[in-house]
Amino acid sequence: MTQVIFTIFGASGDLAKRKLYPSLFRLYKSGVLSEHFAVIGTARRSWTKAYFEGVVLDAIADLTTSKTEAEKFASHFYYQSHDVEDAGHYITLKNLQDDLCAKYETGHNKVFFLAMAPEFFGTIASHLKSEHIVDGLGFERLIIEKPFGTSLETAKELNQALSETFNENQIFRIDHYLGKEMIQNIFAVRFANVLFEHVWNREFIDNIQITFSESIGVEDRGGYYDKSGALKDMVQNHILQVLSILAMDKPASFSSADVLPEKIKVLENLCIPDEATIAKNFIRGQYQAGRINQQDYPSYVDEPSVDPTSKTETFASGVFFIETDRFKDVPFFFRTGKRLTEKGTRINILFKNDQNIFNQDIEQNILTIYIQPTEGFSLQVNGKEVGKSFEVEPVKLDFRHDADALGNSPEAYEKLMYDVLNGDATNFSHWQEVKASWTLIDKIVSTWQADKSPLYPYQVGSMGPKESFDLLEQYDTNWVWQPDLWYRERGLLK
Ligand SMILES: NC(=O)C1=CN([C@@H]2O[C@H](COP(=O)(O)OP(=O)(O)OC[C@H]3O[C@@H](n4cnc5c(N)ncnc54)[C@H](OP(=O)(O)O)[C@@H]3O)[C@@H](O)[C@H]2O)C=CC1
Ligand SMILES: O=C1O[C@H](COP(=O)(O)O)[C@@H](O)[C@H](O)[C@H]1O
Repeated sequence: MTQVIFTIFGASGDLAKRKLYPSLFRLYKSGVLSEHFAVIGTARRSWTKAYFEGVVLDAIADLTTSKTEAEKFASHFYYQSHDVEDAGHYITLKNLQDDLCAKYETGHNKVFFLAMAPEFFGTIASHLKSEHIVDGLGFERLIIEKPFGTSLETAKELNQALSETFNENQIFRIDHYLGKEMIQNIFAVRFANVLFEHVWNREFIDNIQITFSESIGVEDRGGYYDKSGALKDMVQNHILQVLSILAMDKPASFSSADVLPEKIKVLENLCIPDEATIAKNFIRGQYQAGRINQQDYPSYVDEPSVDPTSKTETFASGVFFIETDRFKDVPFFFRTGKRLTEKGTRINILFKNDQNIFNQDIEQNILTIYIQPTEGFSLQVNGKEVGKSFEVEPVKLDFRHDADALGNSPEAYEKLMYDVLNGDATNFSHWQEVKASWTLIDKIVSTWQADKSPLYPYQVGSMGPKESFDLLEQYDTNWVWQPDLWYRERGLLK
C-alpha cells in the first residue's frame, strides 16, 4: 500500500481520461493504492470537485460494477483550476497539496504527471520548485509524456529545464510501449531460456524485423502529427527502445541499475549513416485515398488539421545496424505506419540456416513475438513430413495468452505508474537513451527534409510502399508477415 499524492497536469485531457484514471483505479482495486492517496487534477477549465469526480466515474465505468467502490475511489480526486503559466495558481496548489497530505497521511510523497503539451513541461517544473511544491520531503517523482523534445537540441533544452528541479533519478520519461506485457516478456524470452540465450547473437541471427503497423489514420491528432510524422512519433521512442531490449547484452541482474547501462550501450552504438546510406536504407511514405471493406478513406493530406501540401511521412521503414560484438552487421529492419493492412505489433527474429545437410532448401527458424492485438510467441522449426520419403517441412509452435490472462494483464500505464511508485526506472527512457536516439533520428530527418529521398505514396490498407519490400530484398530477405488469424479463428477477437 502506497502513501502518495498524484498531481496530474492536463487532468481534463484525453490521456488523463482514457488512460490515467482507469490505470489509477486498477491500482486501487489491486490494493496498491488504498486510503492514503489523493489525486489533484489541474487544467484551465473551471470544474468543481463534484464535476471532476463525475469525469473520473465515467472513465472507470467499464472497470467495476460496484457503485460504492467507484464512488469511494473518486472521492480521493480534487480539482484545481490552474493555468500553468500563472505563478499565483501554484500557491493555491501548494496549499491544497499540504491539506491533502495531512488529510490522507501521504507522508509528503508526491508524483507529478505532466499529461500536457510538451511546451509547458519546463515552466511547470520550474514553478514546482519556486513555489516549494517540490519541497524535498518524502519521495518526489516526475512522470513526463512524450515527445521528449522534437530534436536533440530541443530535448537538451528540456532536459536542462527539468534538471533544475529534478535529478535524473526522479524523472520518469514514459514510453508506454515499455509497459506492454509482451515487450517486458522479451526479457524473459531472452534471459530465461537457455534455448535462445546462447544463440542470440550475430553468429546465429540472420536479421530482426520489427513491425508496428496501425490500421487507424491520424484521427483527430492531425495538428500534432503533421509536425511530427512516423519517424518522430514511433521510431525515435518506441521502436528504438524495443530495439535496445532486443540487442542488449545480458545484464548482471534484472534491475534498473544493470539493465539501463546495457540498453544505453546499444543506443550509443547505433551506426550513424551518411546521407547516401540514409537515402538507400530509409524509406518514407504517405497514405493515399482508397477503399477498404467497402469504406472510403481520404488521403493523409485531406485529413482534418493537416496541411494540404504536407510532406509529413505517415510511414517509415528502414534498417539499423549496431556496432557491438553481439550484433555487428546484423540488420534490424523496422516499419511502422498509419492506415496499413491491420493493427499488428510484431517482432520476427530470423535465424541463420547455413548448416543444411539435406538435399533440399530448408526454412529458417523464426521466433515471432506477438505484442498486439494478440500476445504470445511462435517458433517456426523444421520437422520431417509424415510419409515414406524424407522431406523436411516447417511446423509452428504457437503460444498465445488465453482470453482470461489477457483480461488480467495490466494496462501499460498501470504497470508504469506502479513502477514509479516503487521508484523502479527500468521501463522508462533514460536521458542518455533519449540523447542517443535523437542523434540518429536528427540525421535521418535532415536528409529527408533536404529532399534527398522521395516521399513514396502508398494505398490505404496496404503494408506501405513497395520500396520498403525492395529494401529487404537488397539484404536477401523478405518481410515475414501472415495475417494474425489465431484469435479471430477462435472468435476471441472482434
Ligand atoms: N492522448 C494520447 O493517447 C497520448 C498522449 N500523449 C501525450 O500526452 C500529453 C497530453 O495529451 P492529450 O491528453 O492527448 O492532450 P489534450 O489536448 O487532450 O489535453 C491537454 C490538457 O492540457 C490542458 N491545458 C492546455 N493548456 C493549458 C494551460 N495553459 N494551463 C493548464 N492546463 C492546460 C488542457 O485543459 P484545459 O484546456 O482545460 O486547460 C487539457 O487538460 C501530450 O504530451 C501528448 O503528446 C502521449 C501518448 C498518447
Ligand atoms: O505513441 C503513440 O502510440 C500510438 C500507438 O500505440 P498503441 O499502444 O496503440 O500501439 C500511436 O497511434 C500514436 O500515433 C503514437 O503517438
